Amino acid sequence: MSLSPSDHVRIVEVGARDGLQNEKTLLPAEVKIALIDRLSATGLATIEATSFVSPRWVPQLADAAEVFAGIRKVPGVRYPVLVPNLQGYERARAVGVREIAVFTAASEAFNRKNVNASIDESIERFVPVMERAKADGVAVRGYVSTVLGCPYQGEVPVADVVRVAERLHALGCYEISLGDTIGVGTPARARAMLRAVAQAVPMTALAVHFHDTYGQALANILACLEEGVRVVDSAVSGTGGCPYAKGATGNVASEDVVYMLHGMGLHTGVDLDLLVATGAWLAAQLHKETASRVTRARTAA
Ligand SMILES: CC(=O)SCCNC(=O)CCNC(=O)[C@H](O)C(C)(C)COP(=O)(O)OP(=O)(O)OC[C@H]1O[C@@H](n2cnc3c(N)ncnc32)[C@H](O)[C@@H]1OP(=O)(O)O
Ligand SMILES: CC(=O)CC(=O)O
Repeated sequence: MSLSPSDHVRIVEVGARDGLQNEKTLLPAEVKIALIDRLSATGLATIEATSFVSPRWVPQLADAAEVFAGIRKVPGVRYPVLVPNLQGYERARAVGVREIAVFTAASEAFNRKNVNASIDESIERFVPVMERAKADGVAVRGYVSTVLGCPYQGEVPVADVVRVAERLHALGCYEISLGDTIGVGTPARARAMLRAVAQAVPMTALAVHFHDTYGQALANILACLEEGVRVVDSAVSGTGGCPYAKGATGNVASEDVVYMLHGMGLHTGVDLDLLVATGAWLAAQLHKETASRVTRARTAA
């Protein structure tokens, strides 16, 4: 599908969840709340807020309930959270969550390390979650991780990605995000993978999620936009990585994605200046240099 200048691309900001989940320095809940409130002011329409996973597995997000309860919910902005099982769903609902994301992988080896279950077992856990979500009017997004490579199994056949994405869609996920968890993809492979999945799940129900380990993320996003996808996950300041994916580094930086999209004449509804200020602020909180090239360029003395 060709890109037209009037096209809108929805950014799913994952910095407060994927961005922070691998940070060793525990950030106080107030800082996470301030981060999300700042992001809400930028015009982003979807901000993944946190994760109701086991606090033993991801200590950084043990304060999920406090963070979710503390953020200012801007009308029109969606604040999904990650949920691995019914226990997570109940914790999320107790603080008023209205959208969740379930997650599994295309690689058995990675899924075992990440959620201590096979792909089939993890999907079985989603069945009661989906039933409850449907009854409660809660929207559910789905993630498929390791779509372009696995740190434990290596190659991941495209057919496995298609099969898992199709199952999540059939289960009732309104959108499936295809995750290059360890950032090994290149544009031709990303395009071929997306094209194959779009044979089984409508392109309008697909999103892409690239980590930038090998510096390919923006090129991969461009290839996928040309293929027809219009939803892109990214993390402010290029934070992120999965603690159970050896070698994974940060997500593509939201500032860099928005800069590219606006430069192409595409619409995001995001104020780049506010996003850059938020990215610089987050980097200061983490005592790190930002991974966003745009924020570095804009904030250089
Ligand atoms: C690519 C990505 O970025 S994906 C996101 C990053 N990765 C993650 O977040 C990993 C998340 N993984 C997990 O949380 C875990 O693997 C789980 C919960 C899915 C499964 O872990 P298991 O240890 O097999 O869970 P199990 O069901 O046996 O429960 C073990 C303990 O965890 C607790 N637990 C299970 N689920 C949850 C939950 N959602 N929230 C809080 N506690 C939980 C149980 O109560 C139990 O506690 P206890 O030992 O005090 O009785
Ligand atoms: C769940 C995710 O965060 C997606 C991924 O990186 O595989």
